[in-house]
Amino acid sequence: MNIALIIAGGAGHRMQQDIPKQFLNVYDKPVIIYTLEAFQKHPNIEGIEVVCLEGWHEILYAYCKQFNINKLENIVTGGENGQASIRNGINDIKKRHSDDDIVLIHDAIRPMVSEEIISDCIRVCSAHGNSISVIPCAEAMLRTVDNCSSNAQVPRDNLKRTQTPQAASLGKLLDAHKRALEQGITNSVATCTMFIELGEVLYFSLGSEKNIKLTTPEDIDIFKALLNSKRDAWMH
Ligand SMILES: Nc1ccn([C@@H]2O[C@H](COP(=O)(O)OP(=O)(O)OP(=O)(O)O)[C@@H](O)[C@H]2O)c(=O)n1
Ligand SMILES: C[C@](O)(CO)[C@H](O)COP(=O)(O)O
Repeated sequence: MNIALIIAGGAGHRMQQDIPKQFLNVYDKPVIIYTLEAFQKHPNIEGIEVVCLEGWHEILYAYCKQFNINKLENIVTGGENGQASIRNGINDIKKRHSDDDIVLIHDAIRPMVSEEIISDCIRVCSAHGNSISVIPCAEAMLRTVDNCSSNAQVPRDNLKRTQTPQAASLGKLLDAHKRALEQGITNSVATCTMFIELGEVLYFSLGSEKNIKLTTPEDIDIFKALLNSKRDAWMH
């Protein structure tokens, strides 16, 4: 069984809006609903868990009802960082699911995730035990120490840009989070960074430039353009 764990426990400070970015309305639909719909529609996702910011649970339940997100199993509260939020999510998922089930962890604010990306995440995880959605670096990469100059490049073929979804079996995730706490690893932003800190080898799955992470106000303009081009493609 494949379960989506959507993490929406962040406050979205860099978006500089009055409400958290996952609840911003874009063309009359909250960002998080675009994300949830991608997993709702995927034929191989059987359940959805959301880790949500305190105070927004009831609003999210209402949106899920309005937009027919009927794979939703539960909503729990986030923690002080990504690692803590994911830990809260998997500790709740384990009440209903077995260690062998695959959990795909995905940012609530990556609303353009596609069926192909989700399918490849499941495929690679089933083959290798984990999967991390990545894209290549398309630009020359420079290293800096002072943030205003550089005298060194990093070969871009040796670099990958990470996205979500990121997946592993529930049992592996529970064990990794337990080991992380035992080793004093408490502030990892993502599953991939925590796994690397634990010395795990990670396996790459499909990502896309279109699988945009909504971080700053300009990302909303890019998201709208992507939605418009998708709608135009449907109409032709
Ligand atoms: N304590 C946290 C922090 C982040 N997230 C989630 O992790 C994803 C990626 O994080 P990011 O874009 O950094 O979100 P925020 O922390 O909300 O943004 P900011 O750093 O600008 O406040 C988002 O879906 C966010 O809701 C979470 O579940 N719990
Ligand atoms: C998990 C992530 O989306 C992978 O690209 C990213 O690391 C999260 O971003 P943050 O801004 O560091 O929380």
